[in-house]
Amino acid sequence: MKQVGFVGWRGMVGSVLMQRMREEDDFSLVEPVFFTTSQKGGKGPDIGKDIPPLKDARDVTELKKMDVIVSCQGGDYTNEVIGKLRESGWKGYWIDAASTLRMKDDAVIILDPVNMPVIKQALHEGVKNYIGGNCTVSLMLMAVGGLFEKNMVDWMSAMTYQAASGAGAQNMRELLLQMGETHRVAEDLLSDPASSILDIDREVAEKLRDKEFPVENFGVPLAGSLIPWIDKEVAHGQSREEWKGQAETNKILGHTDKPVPVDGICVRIGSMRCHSQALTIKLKQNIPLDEIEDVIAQSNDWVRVIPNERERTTKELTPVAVTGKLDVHVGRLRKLNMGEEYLSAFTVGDQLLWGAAEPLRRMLRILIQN
Ligand SMILES: NC(=O)C1=CN([C@@H]2O[C@H](COP(=O)(O)OP(=O)(O)OC[C@H]3O[C@@H](n4cnc5c(N)ncnc54)[C@H](OP(=O)(O)O)[C@@H]3O)[C@@H](O)[C@H]2O)C=CC1
Ligand SMILES: N[C@@H](CC(=O)OP(=O)(O)O)C(=O)O
Repeated sequence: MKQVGFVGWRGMVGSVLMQRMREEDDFSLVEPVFFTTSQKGGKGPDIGKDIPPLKDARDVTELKKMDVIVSCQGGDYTNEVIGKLRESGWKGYWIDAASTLRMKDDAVIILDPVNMPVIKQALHEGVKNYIGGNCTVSLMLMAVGGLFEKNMVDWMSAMTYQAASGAGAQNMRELLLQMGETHRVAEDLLSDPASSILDIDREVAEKLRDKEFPVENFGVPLAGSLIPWIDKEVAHGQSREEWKGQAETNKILGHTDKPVPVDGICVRIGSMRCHSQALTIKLKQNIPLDEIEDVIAQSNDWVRVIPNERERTTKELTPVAVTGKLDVHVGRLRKLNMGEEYLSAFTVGDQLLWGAAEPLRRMLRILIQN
């Protein structure tokens, strides 16, 4: 049995990974060893079998004993450890949720329902670093990757509606705090049916702009608002999250010479853990809508095409409908006024599942079965 080290297992992404591995009985297939950056000697997670006490996640001698290491600890940890580990002669597989190594030549971005041939080729060539993709990119490809695979896409624009979870656990808490504060200030007026909606709105707006409003993590209010910028600026007014759209999509697909242009605006909104995206896709040719729907529906086992009807859309194409599920929903499929080659789509997926933990879990399975 392969010795598999887990780092970052108690964080938000790591906890979802542990949950999925228990559900799929993955722990019966490996000899797991749990690491920590803060609680050496402590107790690891309940995985239904005995495990040794937690080991120090910075101890290269212990890490070196692993055949595979799965890290959900974050980019700083990866930066700190991976170089030392490789320099020590470690030849094991490194599976990581952090973006640090994603675009390196000796790393593959993993999303096996979309790029299994790329992963297989990399394994054959001896690549040792397998990195989960950016959540927005992975969820977009789980939704419409079939169109890319069939070489139907000329270019794509993604306008995103990204959940608080993408910014971290503290941000999810802060969103709820903000919602609570917003409600609290309007509570009395709300309970009076005769109160003016403009009075309620004024109270809420004043609260949102109050210097005491809880914004330590987001920097600004998200509840009752939105934030049209995610991550740092890269260049020319494009954010890093927006830059990843084209860079990671093409790397995942293995398009090295002629990248498909992908760009758009990434926006944080007040949903908990589901990212949504409005896509405009310029097709290479006029393809009938029913054919497009078939290509999408058949591209993997998790994509669900929601008919472009009001009732179905408002019930099934939302974060509320999708949260906590592996299914990735895609709908609002129609040709735009710009012409028959212009397709619109709207997609929603859980960013902690296919957007973070699930590709890592499945990569570990691929390695075990290899
Ligand atoms: N959030 C997201 O949506 C995505 C995140 N990622 C990547 O995954 C990395 C980890 O993200 P995320 O899971 O959000 O990070 P978390 O902040 O939830 O967890 C990271 C680490 O913080 C330590 N920690 C300290 N206090 C606590 C506590 N009270 N509860 C749990 N853990 C605690 C743990 O390490 P220890 O046990 O060693 O103390 C834990 O492994 C990110 O840096 C990013 O690179 C990738 C895709 C999406
Ligand atoms: N940046 C993403 C979350 C994330 O962690 O992305 P990445 O794995 O590319 O750093 C978001 O804010 O929604």
